[in-house]
Amino acid sequence: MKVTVVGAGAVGASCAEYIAIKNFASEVVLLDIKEGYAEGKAMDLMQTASLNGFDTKIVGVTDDYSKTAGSDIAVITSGIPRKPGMTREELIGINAGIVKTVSSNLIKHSPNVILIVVSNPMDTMTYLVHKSTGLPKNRIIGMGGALDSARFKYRLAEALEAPISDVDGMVIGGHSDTGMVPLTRQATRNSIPVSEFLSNDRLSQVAEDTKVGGATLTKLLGTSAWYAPGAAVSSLVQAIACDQKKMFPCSVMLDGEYGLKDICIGVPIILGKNGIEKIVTIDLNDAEKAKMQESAVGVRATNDLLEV
Ligand SMILES: NC(=O)c1ccc[n+]([C@@H]2O[C@H](COP(=O)([O-])OP(=O)(O)OC[C@H]3O[C@@H](n4cnc5c(N)ncnc54)[C@H](O)[C@@H]3O)[C@@H](O)[C@H]2O)c1
Ligand SMILES: O=C(O)C[C@H](O)C(=O)O
Repeated sequence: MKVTVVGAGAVGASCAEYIAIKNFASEVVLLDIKEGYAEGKAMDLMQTASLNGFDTKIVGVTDDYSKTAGSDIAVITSGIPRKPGMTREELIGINAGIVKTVSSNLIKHSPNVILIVVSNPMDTMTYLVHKSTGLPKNRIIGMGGALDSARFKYRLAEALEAPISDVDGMVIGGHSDTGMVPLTRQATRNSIPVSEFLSNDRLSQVAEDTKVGGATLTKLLGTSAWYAPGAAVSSLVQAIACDQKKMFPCSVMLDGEYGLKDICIGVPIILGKNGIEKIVTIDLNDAEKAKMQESAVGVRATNDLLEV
C-alpha cells in the first residue's frame, strides 16, 4: 500500500507520522514544493522508526511527482493555513490554485488513486477537485467531519466528566465555524443519550465549542492545528487501506441525499477499499434538517467564488 501526502507542513507531517506509527502502509511519499523540506521531514520521521516500532518507509521529495507514481491513496494538505481572526473561507484565493494543480499532477502519475482533500476551505476544495479532475465520486473524499467529531467527543467528555472512550457522537455539515452540525440529540454515553446527563444549555455550549474548535486552537497556536487533523486523516487512510468499512462523516459529492445536489458537504459514509463504499442517510429531525440546509447555503456561497 503506497500513500502520498502532498504538503510536508504541520498537518502533512503529522499525518505521515500517524500513518507510519499505525504500521499498515508499506510506503509513504511526502512531497512539498519547498526545496529539501519534505526530505528533511521524512528523514527525521524515519529516525523515529526504531523507537516507535514501524516498518513503513517514508520518502521525501521536492515537487517530483514521478516518485508518487502508483499511489493507492493521496492526501492533499498543500496550501496555506489560517491565522488568528481569519475564517477558512478566506484561504480560497491561494489554496484553490494549489489544490487544482496538485490533484492534476497526482492523477497523471497514479490514475487509480483515491484522493483525500484536507486543504481549506475543505468542502469547496473537495468540490473543486471533483469539477477539475472528473474522477468517479467514490474516489474523492474531503476530511473535516472525522476531526470535528473527535473534537465533539472531547467536549462531550469534558462536560460529562467522563472518559472519552465512554462517549460517541458525530458532526455533519460544512467544515466551517458556523456550518458544522454537531448531532447532540444522537450523542451517547455508553448508549444512553447524553441529554439524560446534560442540560440543554450545557449541550448547546458543547455544540458551540465544537464548531469553533479550529478557531480556538488557531488563536492559541498562532496557526491552525495539526495533531488531531493528522490523526483524523490517518484514520481515513487506514479505513481505505485496510478495507475496514468504517463509518466517518466526510465531505462527499451529493446527488439528492439529504435533499442536496451538486455540493460536497459532510455526511456519514462507509469507507473501504473503493473509497466511499456507501453514503449513509440518517433520519434527521426538522431542526437538524434546517441546520444542514443552512450549512449548505454557506458552502455554496464559497463554491460560487471558484473559477471552474
Ligand atoms: N480539513 C481539515 O480538517 C484541516 C485541518 C487542519 C488544517 N487544514 C488545512 O490544511 C492546510 C495545511 O495546513 P498546515 O498547518 O499543514 O500548513 P503548513 O503551512 O504547515 O503546510 C503547508 C505546506 O504546503 C506546502 N505547499 C504549498 N504549496 C504547495 C504545492 N503547490 N505543492 C506542494 N506543497 C505545497 C508548503 O510548502 C507547506 O510546507 C491548510 O489549508 C489548513 O487550513 C485542514
Ligand atoms: O481551523 C482551521 O483553520 C484548520 C482546520 O480546519 C481545523 O479545523 O483545525
